[in-house]
Amino acid sequence: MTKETWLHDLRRFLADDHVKMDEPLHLHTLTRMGGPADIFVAPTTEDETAYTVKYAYENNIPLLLLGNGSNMVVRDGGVRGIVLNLKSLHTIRIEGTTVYAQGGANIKEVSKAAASNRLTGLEFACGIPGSIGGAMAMNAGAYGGEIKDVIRKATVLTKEGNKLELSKEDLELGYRKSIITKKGYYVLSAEFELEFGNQLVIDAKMSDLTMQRETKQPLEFPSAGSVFKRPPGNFAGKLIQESGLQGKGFGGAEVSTKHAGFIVNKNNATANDYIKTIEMVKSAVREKFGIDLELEVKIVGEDMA
Ligand SMILES: NC(=O)C1=CN([C@@H]2O[C@H](COP(=O)(O)OP(=O)(O)OC[C@H]3O[C@@H](n4cnc5c(N)ncnc54)[C@H](OP(=O)(O)O)[C@@H]3O)[C@@H](O)[C@H]2O)C=CC1
Ligand SMILES: C=C(O[C@H]1[C@H](O)[C@@H](CO)O[C@H](OP(=O)(O)OP(=O)(O)OC[C@H]2O[C@@H](n3ccc(=O)[nH]c3=O)[C@H](O)[C@@H]2O)[C@@H]1NC(C)=O)C(=O)O
Repeated sequence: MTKETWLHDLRRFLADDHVKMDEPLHLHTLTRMGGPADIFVAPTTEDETAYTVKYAYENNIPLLLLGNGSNMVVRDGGVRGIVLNLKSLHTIRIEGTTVYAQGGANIKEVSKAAASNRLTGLEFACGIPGSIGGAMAMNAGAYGGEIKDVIRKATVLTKEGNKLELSKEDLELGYRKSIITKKGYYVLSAEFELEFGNQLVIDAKMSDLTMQRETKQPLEFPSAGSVFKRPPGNFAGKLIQESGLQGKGFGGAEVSTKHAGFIVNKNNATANDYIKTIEMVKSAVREKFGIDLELEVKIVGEDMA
């Protein structure tokens, strides 16, 4: 089967403008890097999403899920197969202390919506650039809070395209991991249980966390956030800084001078520049500290031919 056939088949069920061929992925990743996807699907309904997942499964076509592209490094040759982007599944609904959000909703928006309904519990997420699905998959956390603290349940699709409801316990949330990544599920929606709080306290916490993030993280440049996980009992940024790597890199990619745990796309970096910089950091930290840094970002796709 060719990508032209996939395009034609998918457009029999999905709206034409929800399925594109050779879509450049640098338009959909926060590093602003990455080559084209053979087929790029942006469904607006859960039915279109399930159809795409089933189609890929039944025809043995590789399927890559892309949320907000905040944690993904796409190689310069792009991605073969189908890239499924849930950004247009972004409904947020609040009833009492329950917050419902679809998988493609931006977690920052969900955090803001909760706060403006006087709900406390999701303030930690006010600056996280990922989607609800990405955040669930990785049990996203920042400033002492994590998804695990507030999640009630999630609805997912299995690899075969069947719907499944998972309770908090079923989700097996740990540091940057969950059953979702383990089994390759796709998050359609999630429900959070929050509490009513004091509006002034909620707003003050959100402002404080936003200020801390803006002061400490290089948000002025495109990046994939923290490139490495925290090694047990340590911090990647600290080890990288102490290895003297800040300001170093390849091409347009550079270890941030503001926060060494970030590699920024400072000047039209290619994914190749970014990945070479990651490798340089890994080997320098291994040499100096004997610690193998584990990637938090996901590197996908193929090198340029
Ligand atoms: N704490 C912070 O400051 C920051 C945190 N992050 C976190 O990184 C994560 C990235 O989110 P996002 O930008 O949307 O993800 P990306 O688009 O970068 O995708 C990365 C991976 O997340 C998984 N994913 C994304 N959407 C879904 C979904 N609907 N269902 C299941 N898995 C999904 C997929 O992994 P797979 O298919 O392998 O399961 C995907 O390959 C979030 O947890 C975000 O909070 C990112 C930057 C900063
Ligand atoms: C940005 C991300 O998430 C971030 C999240 O925003 C922040 C804030 O809570 O805490 C984590 O960063 P982090 O582990 O680097 O935490 P920070 O609080 O920034 O730094 C930890 C420690 O390292 C030190 N540090 C940091 C950067 C640096 O250049 N040098 C240095 O010495 C800091 O002084 C601090 O003592 C998350 N990253 C991981 C891998 O857990 C992301 O996941 O992409």
